[in-house]
Amino acid sequence: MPKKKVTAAQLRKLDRQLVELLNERAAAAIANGELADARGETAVEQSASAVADPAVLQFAVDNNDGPLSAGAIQAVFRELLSGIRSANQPIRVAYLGPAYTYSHLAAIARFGQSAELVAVATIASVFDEVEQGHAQFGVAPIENSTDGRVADSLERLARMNGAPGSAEAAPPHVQICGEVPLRIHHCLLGRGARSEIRRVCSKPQALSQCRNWLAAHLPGVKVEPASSTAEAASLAAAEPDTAAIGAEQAATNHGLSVLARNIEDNSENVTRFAIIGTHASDRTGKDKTSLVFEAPHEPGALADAMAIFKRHRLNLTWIESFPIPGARGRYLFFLEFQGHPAELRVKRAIASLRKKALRLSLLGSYAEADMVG
Ligand SMILES: O=C(O)C(=O)C[C@]1(C(=O)O)C=C[C@@H](O)C=C1
Repeated sequence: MPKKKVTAAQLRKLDRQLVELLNERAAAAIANGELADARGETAVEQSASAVADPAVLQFAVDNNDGPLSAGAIQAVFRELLSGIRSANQPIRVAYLGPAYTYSHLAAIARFGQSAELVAVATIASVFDEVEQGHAQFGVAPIENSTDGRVADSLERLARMNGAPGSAEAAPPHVQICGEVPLRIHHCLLGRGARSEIRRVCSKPQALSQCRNWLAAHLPGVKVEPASSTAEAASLAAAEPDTAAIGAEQAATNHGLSVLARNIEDNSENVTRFAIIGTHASDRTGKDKTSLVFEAPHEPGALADAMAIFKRHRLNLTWIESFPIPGARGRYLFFLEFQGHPAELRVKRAIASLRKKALRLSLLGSYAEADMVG
């Protein structure tokens, strides 16, 4: 489709709209006590979650009547808000590094480039950084549409706030306060030709998401795990017979060639990241709530628990069973449903489930986010 030219008048109009939108949002945020007013009496810190909220971006998109696309408006606003937020108070966000992992891309999508994005070596360290107060937010993958759960994250979520299965409870304020569903398009990255590849490295999740492609296109080539896709890219940069599976941005960062694109087995490959933080997110009207519980080990216990959600007309969006560490045969269930505890039926459903469950812990409520990418 030929691209439409944007006229100078349209650009001026857009500029006016952006300024109006920002002023309107800032006035609302000050009224809600989310942003410091002129005398700086309210906690600027709280603005971190307020302006990082996808609802703000949605507000900008809803009020946009051209000429830019919704995606372009979101990108502009994300960076504007990121800049404003950093000018007020820098935000530290921990992610699984090194640079240009998908976790990094999810962090950029949510917080913008002006945030201080801190690479850590493991998913456990992402949680540690937030729990120990070194970062306000953490970005952790929790599930993938092809490969299922990300056990390292669920293991930590299961331990949050004295949740069932917790060996030592984390500080009680850590919770899921947002999500980023990121479309994942994997590339094969390397220094040499495809025919020279003897080894393919990546995070096991990425290898699994491309296993049919690997079997069909690189049969017999050794497949080895790496701590992240970007770490795999650095291994490929060091060895000409090694290729990595990762994001195109990781190739650019390491001077690698993209040897094949879109090698994921499922073209609708999406990883959902949880934003871990210490502030509860207010109700937006389009929210989700996550919890984890243990059902009694008896016939019909799980069906009874599910019936609560049917009774309260709450739509489940995620359910995952997870073995309780050190307790053979016992399982935790992660649940996510549409709704916010500020709604009566959500409050009632949680109270009913609490009565039936052996243990239950709320993991957080947050605005449902649109797909990124
Ligand atoms: O290694 C990365 O790039 C990550 O951000 C981790 C991770 C994951 O563990 O699920 C995130 C998204 C992709 O599904 C593959 C890998």
